[in-house]
Amino acid sequence: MSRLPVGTFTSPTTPGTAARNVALNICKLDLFCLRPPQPEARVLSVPSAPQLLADPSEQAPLHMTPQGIAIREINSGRLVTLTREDNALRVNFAENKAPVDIVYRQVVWASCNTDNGVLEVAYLRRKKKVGALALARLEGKPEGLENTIVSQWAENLMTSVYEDSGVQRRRRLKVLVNPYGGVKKAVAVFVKTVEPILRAAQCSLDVTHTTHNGHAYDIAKDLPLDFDVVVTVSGDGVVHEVMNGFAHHADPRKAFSVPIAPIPTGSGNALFLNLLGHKHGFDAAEAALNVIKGKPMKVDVFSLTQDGKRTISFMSQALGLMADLDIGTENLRWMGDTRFMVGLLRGVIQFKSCPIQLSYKLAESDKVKMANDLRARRSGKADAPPASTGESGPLPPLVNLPDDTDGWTTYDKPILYVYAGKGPFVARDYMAFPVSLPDDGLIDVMAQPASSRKEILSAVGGAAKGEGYWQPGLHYVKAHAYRVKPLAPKGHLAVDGEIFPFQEYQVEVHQKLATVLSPYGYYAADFAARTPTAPPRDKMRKGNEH
Ligand SMILES: Nc1ncnc2c1ncn2[C@@H]1O[C@H](COP(=O)(O)OP(=O)(O)OP(=O)(O)O)[C@@H](O)[C@H]1O
Repeated sequence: MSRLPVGTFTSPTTPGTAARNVALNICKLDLFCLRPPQPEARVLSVPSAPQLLADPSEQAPLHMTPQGIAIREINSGRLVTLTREDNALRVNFAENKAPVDIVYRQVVWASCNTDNGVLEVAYLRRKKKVGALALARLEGKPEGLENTIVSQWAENLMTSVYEDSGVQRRRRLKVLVNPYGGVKKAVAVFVKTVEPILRAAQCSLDVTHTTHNGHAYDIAKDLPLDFDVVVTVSGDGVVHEVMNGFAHHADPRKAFSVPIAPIPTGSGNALFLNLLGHKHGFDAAEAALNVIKGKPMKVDVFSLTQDGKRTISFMSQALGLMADLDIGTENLRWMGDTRFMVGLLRGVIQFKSCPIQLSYKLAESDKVKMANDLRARRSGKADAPPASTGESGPLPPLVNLPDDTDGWTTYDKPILYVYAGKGPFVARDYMAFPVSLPDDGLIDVMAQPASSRKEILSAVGGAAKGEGYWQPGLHYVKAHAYRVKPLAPKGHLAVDGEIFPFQEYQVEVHQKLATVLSPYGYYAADFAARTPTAPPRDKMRKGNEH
């Protein structure tokens, strides 16, 4: 998945913007120039932003311009210049080195200590192009500048990186850390990587280490709703619990409007993958940045009704081979999410059909149209459906009765698996629902007929890119609701990766009920634009040559 462009959200004009503009105008009058440049002073070049003049050898005249400021770093003693560009903070560490641009999204704090005049700037930076983000801090004293002026510069930068980007600073976070999820690294990841970043951004943290199954559910059920975000340092299991806790909250709708932001430390981290992608692996620093700077994105969730009991599912329901993949690979946890691919290969070799009847309330079955709709939404040509109204209130009522048959379609071929859900990725190696949209009010349902082992195996290679979607044999529809009736007593059902009884159930969609934090406003999965009718590449090239 290639990194998607940052900054796709509109930036409202805020009072902070006005304040900054006033400051800029004052600066134009050169009121901030404390000493005129000496005739012999060399120019310290700041490429494309030549506002800053200084003589580093004399440590003398420093000039602050509207965008730029120079500081003497406390630790190294070197002179560093900081310049505000349109969308980035330009940091120039040395005269003979290329400057580094830190996009505003990655700047998390700037302030001036008015007691000692030290300017502090905290930001995230990737040391290698493909490496993880890491927290960096610059601390230094601007020479010859009054503290109030430096404070104003820092505040202007803060306004650019927060309010001008539509993000509230100092978010109040409820953090749930599951010490036992995945390979049991959640506490270490939180303490070493995540917490320092959240604290650098001056977020307030209320941290709970979950002690048992159901603990996250209890906390979410009674959550005070003045938190800005629920951060889950876990896998998808804890997210499932939080959503179900919200469903039983005194004010379910309001609880669901508190965004959830995942830090991936479980063995299944599909929510993280769908929000952040996997170009940089399970980058906990990237996930922490999303906690600080992500924008609320409304997502659909499902009600699964089984034996009169209603459960919220946010990700998937799996039967047959796809459930075995989860439930049947518990002993391979040490592999991380690679265990799912091993389970898939094992299931294909066994090739057991799943004894169920599948019915659904169809919304769309044309694969090309579904792929085009996805592209239209991503390119902004199709509007997002309106957000649900009213933030307070009970859970939406169920509208599909279990014995409704009007408008329902039954799929009656022998089935190897049924997989239904929301969000393209279910694991790093598997984009199961490539045309899934966060808020279309529909669930993507696929049924694999037990026809050809070869066809399924041929799709495994392209599974990470969602290529299995185009397999002609794969039955893939979008539905308003669906139901499953077991035709034999034994089988597996996994809901959001958790084991459920293999009994009749029905699922329906609640459009835009839940909220997550996203950097992009859409799922971070790149699904290839090809269609089944497109000519092979080499033929196209030959055709173009004539
Ligand atoms: N202290 C604890 N001891 C045992 N289980 C716990 C504890 N805290 C939470 N859990 C349970 O761990 C389960 C898995 O959590 P998590 O979301 O972190 O990872 P996962 O990827 O879904 O699953 P896993 O990594 O366990 O395969 C959740 O269902 C949760 O209830």
